[in-house]
Amino acid sequence: MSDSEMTDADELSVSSGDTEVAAVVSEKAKEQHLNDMKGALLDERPPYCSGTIAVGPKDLILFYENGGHVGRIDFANPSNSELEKLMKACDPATFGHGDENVYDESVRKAGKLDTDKFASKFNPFDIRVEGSEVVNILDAVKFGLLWGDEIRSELRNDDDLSLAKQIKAELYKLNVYGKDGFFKSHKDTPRATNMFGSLVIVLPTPHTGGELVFRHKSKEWTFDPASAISKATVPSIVYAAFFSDVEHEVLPVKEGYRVTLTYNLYYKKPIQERIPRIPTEATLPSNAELFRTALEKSLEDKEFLPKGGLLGFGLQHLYPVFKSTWASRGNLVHPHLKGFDALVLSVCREAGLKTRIYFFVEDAIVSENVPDHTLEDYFVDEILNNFDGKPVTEKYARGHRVHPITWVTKNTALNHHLIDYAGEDTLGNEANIEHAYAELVLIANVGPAKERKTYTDEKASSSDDERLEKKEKQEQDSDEFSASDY
Ligand SMILES: O=C(O)CCC(=O)C(=O)O
Ligand SMILES: [Fe+2]
Repeated sequence: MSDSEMTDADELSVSSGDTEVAAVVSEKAKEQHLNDMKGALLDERPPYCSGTIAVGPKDLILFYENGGHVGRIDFANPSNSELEKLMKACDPATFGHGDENVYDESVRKAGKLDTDKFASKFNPFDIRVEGSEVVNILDAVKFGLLWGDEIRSELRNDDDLSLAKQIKAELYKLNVYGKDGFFKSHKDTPRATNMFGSLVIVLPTPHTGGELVFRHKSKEWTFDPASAISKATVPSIVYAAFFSDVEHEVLPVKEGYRVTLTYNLYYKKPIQERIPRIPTEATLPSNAELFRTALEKSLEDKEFLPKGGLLGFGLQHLYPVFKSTWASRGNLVHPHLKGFDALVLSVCREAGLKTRIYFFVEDAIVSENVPDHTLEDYFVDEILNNFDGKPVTEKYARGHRVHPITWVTKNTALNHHLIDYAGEDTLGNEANIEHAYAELVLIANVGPAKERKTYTDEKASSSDDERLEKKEKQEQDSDEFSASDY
């Protein structure tokens, strides 16, 4: 791609009457395409999934350390005094605030036990009830939360979930909320770059209140585990899994004890298996179809970014990044995208666009040479290094050239506030000094109109196998724009 083609990709020339009219038409067409794409990404599904699962009697027995003795409680039928004892054995539940753990009953009123203080046979990956199939809650999480991967998962067989993106859960805490116990709105502290979510298991103690409220991108959802527990006719647990950058709150418990086990959810390294492709169009989420159609239409329209250009998507979720100097580099976030973000990536890749994820900062990019450079500035630098990437502002600059970005969706927060995500404003569950959340953007490189191969062309000219091979090749290539593109 030559210099001139990129620099003024979507700027309008108004030098003569004719071009002025053409420019207005093309600007209108562009707006329409951008609105269609944006519209497809609006109808957000809840950023959590939940359910009630019957468990075997042994799954509900819990042992815990109680002042040098071993306490035992059977959650199939716990008495009030047993629950009271458990509550008394708990430590006050702290939360992360900046790099510190803080106890403050105006933010969180609950007791907790760390994993070295209790033991239970309950295993969310292997729930066995006589006469029923083994249940793995992680399968439900893949369906319920990782739906954005569906297009990417054309490389898998939908019937075999074990071949989809691999995830794992690590037990984190046992929490006990008595009457008036609660946990104010917070995001869960990122503990690793591959951590994407949190899983809460609510044990079947009769209680009321303690609803989980989720908030994301100005929408709100309420889930009431207590009511789900009261409706269960056999001993059951209730689970909720959510992306951990999503704000969540535990409302005050009105009666009884609310006992939860929390797990952190991580992606495992993706497996590199070649899996036969089956047609999945009918099973795609409707937004994926809408977005795919809108993107295809815009790429087919010769008036849309006629000379090519950069399409920008503000990612809807936050992603954990390292914040320490000694952290290893090349910490690419591509395989970790969540929900709509994963969907945008899949569709862009499918359309043959090269993509790259950038760290979004406003105008002031900090350099290590700045003499009075603050912790915040330093942090920004570190993240840029760890992403091995470039910051983007309104425009993408490389060397002395500046490429405009055509934003489909825009980020609302900027990374010079990044440190806040680590806890100055937002509370997490226990501090983590190594990771923080970053606001990222995905930039897709759209070639000039005359060189664009439309999806329809491709569908007509390639067999499934050819498409699969192309897609695999593209997956390898597309994490980065090649240097020659600029
Ligand atoms: O107990 C719950 O339902 C959620 C607890 C929570 O949000 C946390 O520990 O971070
Ligand atoms: Fe939490």
